[in-house]
Amino acid sequence: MNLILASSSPRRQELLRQVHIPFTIRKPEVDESQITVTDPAEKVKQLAMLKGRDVPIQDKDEVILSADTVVSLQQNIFEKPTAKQAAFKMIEAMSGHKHEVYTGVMLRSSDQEIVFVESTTVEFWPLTEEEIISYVETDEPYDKAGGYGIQSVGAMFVKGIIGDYYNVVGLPISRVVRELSKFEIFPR
Ligand SMILES: Cc1cn([C@H]2C[C@H](O)[C@@H](COP(=O)(O)OP(=O)(O)OP(=O)(O)O)O2)c(=O)[nH]c1=O
Repeated sequence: MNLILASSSPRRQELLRQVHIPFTIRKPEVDESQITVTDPAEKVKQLAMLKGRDVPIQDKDEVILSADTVVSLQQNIFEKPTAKQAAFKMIEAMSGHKHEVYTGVMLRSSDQEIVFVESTTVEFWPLTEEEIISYVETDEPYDKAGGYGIQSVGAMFVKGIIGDYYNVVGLPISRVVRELSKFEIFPR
């Protein structure tokens, strides 16, 4: 079988490479604003399905992998911040608190579909205004849900996590590998 990654995310590509799963990229082009549900787990599931179904299956040996990640704090969903002020507000809101990171994943072949959601709890230290301002001045927040990257400079905000670290980075890779085995694709 051939794994097709329906994603532009460099992190998702790196995580597949890390565990030696060969893949090719076929990018989806979807309007994510059409998914308006307010429950974060349901939202990432629907967004993963929207991306996965946008990419055509060209051969019955193919499995399409798509995913979506959001941050959830109380009743708010944080996606990628579009401006400095939005990034500041997200990080300020997470300062000194725990939040959830949800990733929805879809695996799809011509005869089988698997959709699941993983969640990880992340706790931030109380942060100073100066720390947040200097962070949002960098490029790091703007292509990441919640406006931070746990794998980069954002690591210094993190007091602890419960759950799969790789889920925060955008793909719960160990669960993905296990679900892929149901399609008879194994890591090399
Ligand atoms: C919280 C967090 C998110 N992220 C990233 C993972 C995802 O790539 C991104 C959330 O955006 P997504 O919309 O899930 O994905 P994407 O736009 O990067 O890629 P595509 O839709 O093409 O698959 O945030 C980190 O890299 N580190 C973090 O600590």
